[in-house]
Amino acid sequence: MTQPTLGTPLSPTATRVLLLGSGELGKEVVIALQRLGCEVIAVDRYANAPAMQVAHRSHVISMLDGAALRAVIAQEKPHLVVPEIEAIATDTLVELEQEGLHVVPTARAAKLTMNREGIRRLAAEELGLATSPYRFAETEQEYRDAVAAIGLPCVVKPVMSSSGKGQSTVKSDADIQHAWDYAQSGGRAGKGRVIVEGFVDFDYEITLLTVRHRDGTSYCAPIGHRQEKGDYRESWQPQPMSDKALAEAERIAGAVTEALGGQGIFGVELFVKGDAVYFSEVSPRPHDTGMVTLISQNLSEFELHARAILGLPIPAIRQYGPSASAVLLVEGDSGQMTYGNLAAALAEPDTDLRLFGKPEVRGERRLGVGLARDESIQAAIDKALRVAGAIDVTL
Ligand SMILES: Nc1ncnc2c1ncn2[C@@H]1O[C@H](COP(=O)(O)OP(=O)(O)OP(=O)(O)O)[C@@H](O)[C@H]1O
Ligand SMILES: NCC(=O)N[C@@H]1O[C@H](COP(=O)([O-])[O-])[C@@H](O)[C@H]1O
Ligand SMILES: [Mg+2]
Repeated sequence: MTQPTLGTPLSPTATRVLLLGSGELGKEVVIALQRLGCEVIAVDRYANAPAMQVAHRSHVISMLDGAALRAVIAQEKPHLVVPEIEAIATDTLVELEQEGLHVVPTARAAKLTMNREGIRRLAAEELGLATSPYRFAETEQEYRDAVAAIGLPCVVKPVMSSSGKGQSTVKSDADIQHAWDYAQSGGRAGKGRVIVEGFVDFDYEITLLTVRHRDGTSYCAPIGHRQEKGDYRESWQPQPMSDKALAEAERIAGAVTEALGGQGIFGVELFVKGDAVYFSEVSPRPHDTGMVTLISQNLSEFELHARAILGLPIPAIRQYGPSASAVLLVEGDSGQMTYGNLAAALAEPDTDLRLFGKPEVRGERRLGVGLARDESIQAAIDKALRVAGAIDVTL
């Protein structure tokens, strides 16, 4: 097998990696890549994004603009292009890949997962995996027909959105209009198509971090999480599961990630009821609920991603026992936040904190994450909540 080589940053031998998206997840990927001596270029739609603050340089462009994307890639000539969010001109990535660009994990994976329709049809219709019942709708009438066909309760989401943006659960007829209006206004790429999914009454949900690397596929211990309004609040690892459910979760994650191909980490989102496992969606990149691995593993999901995409080995992933993350979610309007009471936040043993350094908050935004390990999952969650909860954010 080939031996990867890495160059000297900012010299002609540099191994250049360009990130498309520069949020909190990208920031940790940049740090992991920098530690291995890569030259990193961060791109996002706004200046001073978290990953830009730790990259060698950055560019501000609309990543949904194919021409702008092509121009920045032509200018930087990266060896690797690493999508960090869904909302990217993925057709341009597919073209550039055909011209020889290396897109992580593959341009097709970025394209299929950018749109819920692409990944859902692949998983349910091509791979035959169990999912919620679903229908897609383009117009309000199609949407109403879809809700009638799926039945209540159901979950409505823009086909292009993440972190719960534009997502709502329709519990009664009275919610139908609002869910449509919200999906039309809340999607990241504007108005349009929605997915209507039957509500899965799961016992718990997990993210199964799956890493495809030079020597095969490895699975992290399952991560449990709690979501509110389609966005995660706490995550923990390991989520206790029956052997049968875990085996099924790994089988599904193996099948989906193999179909997407390439190398890198994937966050496979699954719903579990008894021993039955349903595929929900997958991120072909680090996952927000996977931030718990910053304290729970010898190699975090970000380090695993960096190793995998650089062609480096991952001989073992060590899990350190019950661990949790809790988000620091802030609501308001400011471009000069301060973070106080930090000594109290980090007073307990086996805790840690990430403050993302986001330049502003307009409405609700995740600005940090509390991390903890303890004797039990519940104790770790409670401790992570104390870390995040102690922080005094002044807007
Ligand atoms: N069909 C469903 N049945 C029950 N709960 C659901 C369903 N779809 C979504 N949810 C709940 O909403 C959460 C967010 O949904 P989903 O992952 O599809 O949204 P998202 O916007 O892609 O979020 P992210 O980008 O954070 O992954 C899920 O983790 C789950 O808790
Ligand atoms: N669920 C997806 C997710 O967590 N993505 C992470 O959030 C950032 C956007 O944050 P912002 O909306 O605060 O700019 C993204 O760049 C990524 O790091
Ligand atoms: Mg999700």
